[in-house]
Amino acid sequence: MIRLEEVTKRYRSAAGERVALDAVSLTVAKGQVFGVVGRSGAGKSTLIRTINRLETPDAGKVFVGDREITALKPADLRAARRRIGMIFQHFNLLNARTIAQNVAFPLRLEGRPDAEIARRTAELLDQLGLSEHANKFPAQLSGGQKQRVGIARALACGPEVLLCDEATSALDPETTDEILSLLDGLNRDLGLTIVLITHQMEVVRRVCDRVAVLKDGRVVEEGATADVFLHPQSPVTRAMLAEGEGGETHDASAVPAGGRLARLTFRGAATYEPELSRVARATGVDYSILSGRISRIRGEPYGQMVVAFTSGEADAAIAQLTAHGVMVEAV
Ligand SMILES: Nc1ncnc2c1ncn2[C@@H]1O[C@H](COP(=O)(O)OP(=O)(O)OP(=O)(O)O)[C@@H](O)[C@H]1O
Repeated sequence: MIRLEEVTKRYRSAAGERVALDAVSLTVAKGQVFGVVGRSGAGKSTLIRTINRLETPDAGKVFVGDREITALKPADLRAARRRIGMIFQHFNLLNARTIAQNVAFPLRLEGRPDAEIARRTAELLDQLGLSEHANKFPAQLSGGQKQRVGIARALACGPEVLLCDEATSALDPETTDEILSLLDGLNRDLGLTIVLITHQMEVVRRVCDRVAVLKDGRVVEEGATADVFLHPQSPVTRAMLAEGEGGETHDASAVPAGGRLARLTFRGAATYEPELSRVARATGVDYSILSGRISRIRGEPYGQMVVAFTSGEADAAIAQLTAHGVMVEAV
């Protein structure tokens, strides 16, 4: 659906040249929610803005569907952009226009007939729970409501792709949750392909099927969200996970003397099985739990814990856990 091939973008200023994207290649399948995470300055905004050519790469190609966005003439680019909705951290609403006029704006730009604009606008306001605010101005709405207006406007022309540029970064946790549920629903119900950039791993955990981690303009890690969260490979991914609630921390001073440490990962239905106690009974090992959490990654349950096997046949216990589908790693 979306393909970036060796995309490079440099910014030149009085201070010199800065490579914001360095030969980035990515593929986003139709119907996927794809997250791009990274620290400030990693190149996330630049990357997402190359998809609708708000930024033109210095090298490389960008495809959306069967169109090469990087090769389009201005008129064709305008047409292609109607199929690519975008929402922003600070909403970018027209403050002097009403909510209904904001939502209708892209339809007017397209020159749709008045009756169709009125019908489609009413439908979108209803879908996003905004009907009662139709005649208000953006300043009269909360952040979450403003973002819903942004989403309604982005959906007006029936896009295939929705680009979300830090769409929840200006919102409180509860409102973030509400907007993420909305995006999740749009993806599941309409099959909308979504690319979102964020510096919050929690956003990725909630809604993304896949994630790419950017550092200094390069993709340093990419994979299914569950794989990246449960088995992060790059130092920056590990550090970002450790800072969020996805982080695993155990107090090294609490490790029992002679204890053998292992990280156990349970996925899917196995998360709720009493596998560890069964294996302990069968093999006679004792264990201490040093850290643990059960959560969900895009709806799929998982559990991860660090245990110290303190006595008994740890090897036999590990072999049995592995045979029952628990992933065991030495820590
Ligand atoms: N218009 C510009 N002119 C010069 N340099 C720029 C411009 N836009 C971005 N940069 C630089 O390019 C690099 C990547 O910026 P970008 O905004 O894409 O990163 P980001 O990961 O989105 O960061 P943030 O989370 O802080 O927005 C940074 O070093 C930034 O300073």
